[in-house]
Amino acid sequence: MLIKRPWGQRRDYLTDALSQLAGWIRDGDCIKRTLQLDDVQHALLTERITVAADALGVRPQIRRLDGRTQIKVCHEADGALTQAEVGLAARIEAAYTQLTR
Ligand SMILES: C[C@H](O)[C@H](O)[C@H]1CNC2=NC(N)=NC(=O)C2=N1
Repeated sequence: MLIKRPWGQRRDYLTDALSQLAGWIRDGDCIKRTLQLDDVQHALLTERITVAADALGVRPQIRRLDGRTQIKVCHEADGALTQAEVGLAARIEAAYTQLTR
């Protein structure tokens, strides 16, 4: 059951959640992250992200640029970030930590 939050509170929720996600930057209504990965790690991470993204119904934009992996997560419809986007970012962080520790 989705808890109906007044806008102000919801916005705070997202700000709090994002403050836990070190390295993620807000870009308008999206959040983005750049990761230092080699090609093998990039392929593994992309695979894991895809599984999580499908489960959450979120479609991240992933690209490879100058040996770095860039990820951008936006909300499909009206732009407002939801728990799904923030949840995917957290899953991406967990996968990144597993791959690089
Ligand atoms: C067209 C699309 O917005 C771009 O290719 C996306 C892909 N993922 C991205 N990820 C990050 N971190 N920064 C970007 O500017 C970015 N751009």
